[in-house]
Amino acid sequence: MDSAASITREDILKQFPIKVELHVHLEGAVRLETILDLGRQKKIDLPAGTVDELKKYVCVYKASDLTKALENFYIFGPTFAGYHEGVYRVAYEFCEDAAKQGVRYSEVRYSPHFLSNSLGVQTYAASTGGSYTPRDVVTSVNQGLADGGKKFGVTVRSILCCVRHHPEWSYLVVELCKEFAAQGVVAMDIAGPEIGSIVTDTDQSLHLAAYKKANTLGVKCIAHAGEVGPAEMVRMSVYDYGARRVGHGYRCEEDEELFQRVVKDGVHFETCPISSLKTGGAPNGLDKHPIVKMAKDGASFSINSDDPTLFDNTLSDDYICALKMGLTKQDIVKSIFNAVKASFASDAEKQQLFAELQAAYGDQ
Ligand SMILES: O=c1[nH]cnc2c1ncn2[C@@H]1O[C@H](CO)[C@@H](O)[C@H]1O
Repeated sequence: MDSAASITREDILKQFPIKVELHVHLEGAVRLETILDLGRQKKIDLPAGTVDELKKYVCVYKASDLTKALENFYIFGPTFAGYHEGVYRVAYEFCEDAAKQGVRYSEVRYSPHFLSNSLGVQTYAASTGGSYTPRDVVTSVNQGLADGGKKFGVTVRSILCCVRHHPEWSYLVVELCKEFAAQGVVAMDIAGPEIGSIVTDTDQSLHLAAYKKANTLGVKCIAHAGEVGPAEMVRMSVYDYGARRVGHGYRCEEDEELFQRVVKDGVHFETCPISSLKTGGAPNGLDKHPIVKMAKDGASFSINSDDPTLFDNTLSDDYICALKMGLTKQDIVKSIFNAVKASFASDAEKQQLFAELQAAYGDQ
């Protein structure tokens, strides 16, 4: 195996030809070319007219903080949010890009609210008073993923996100998860700024009530937690919200007892190496990266790209980053098997995926 320092994207595609991705945001996985193209068509003001120039405004290269990084969505979101053709195209192209990374099965997440324009409040759309509702958004994404999945030979399911600073949206997210379960919507998540966004007990209780309802209805629950927020967020997500997977989860390790409990309870960590270096999620660099401890302590984790538009990364780059932390090829193969186990694919799909992984990597 080449040393991690010199390994290329092409090497990764050869060494890890089959991948499974569980944590990637649809709004954060839009081609810059598509942003420019749709921007021209819809006459949306963008700060630059070429891909290289646009990167300077859209991508986060230096370590920043999560809340600041998330603001960039408002720069490029208006090109595709708020109308069927934009949302459909992003979902369709997502499938092609996933297939190019060797992804066979993916669960892509998004906020139906942020992509709508009917709510009278600011979303990513250019207008706030249109007629494209969160329900319409889900229909567009489902069509794009179904058509793209078929065309490019990849299975892509979706996860609907509540948004931390919009607790009033959460209940509809539960309803949409239930309504569209047969069209590939597999779970509910909560995303957005983890620190400072929940200010009142009422906000908190709205999210909690939505998660309780989801659990009652049999909607599977996951949550972003411990990305930049404290270990307590992980405790709350797993044991109060009923999340069986945690997005990021790095800071859980600050509470050793909790971390060991969560590992023992089989909770899966959806890690995003490159993102973690840009959002403040992993401030201590590569050698002391929380994923290293996850691997050492036998936690179930997967490797994911999070927001390729924002971080100018591909999934292969995240695999390279994991190798640079000192993870072995074996650790990474195991993480792909664990991703299948933690996925919301059907049992038959999981068997099929395991068979493909065994053919590529041998028995685990
Ligand atoms: O790394 C992240 N942490 C928390 N929230 C995020 C991250 N990346 C994107 N989003 C937020 O999740 C919403 C639904 O997909 C996105 O619109 C964005 O606001």
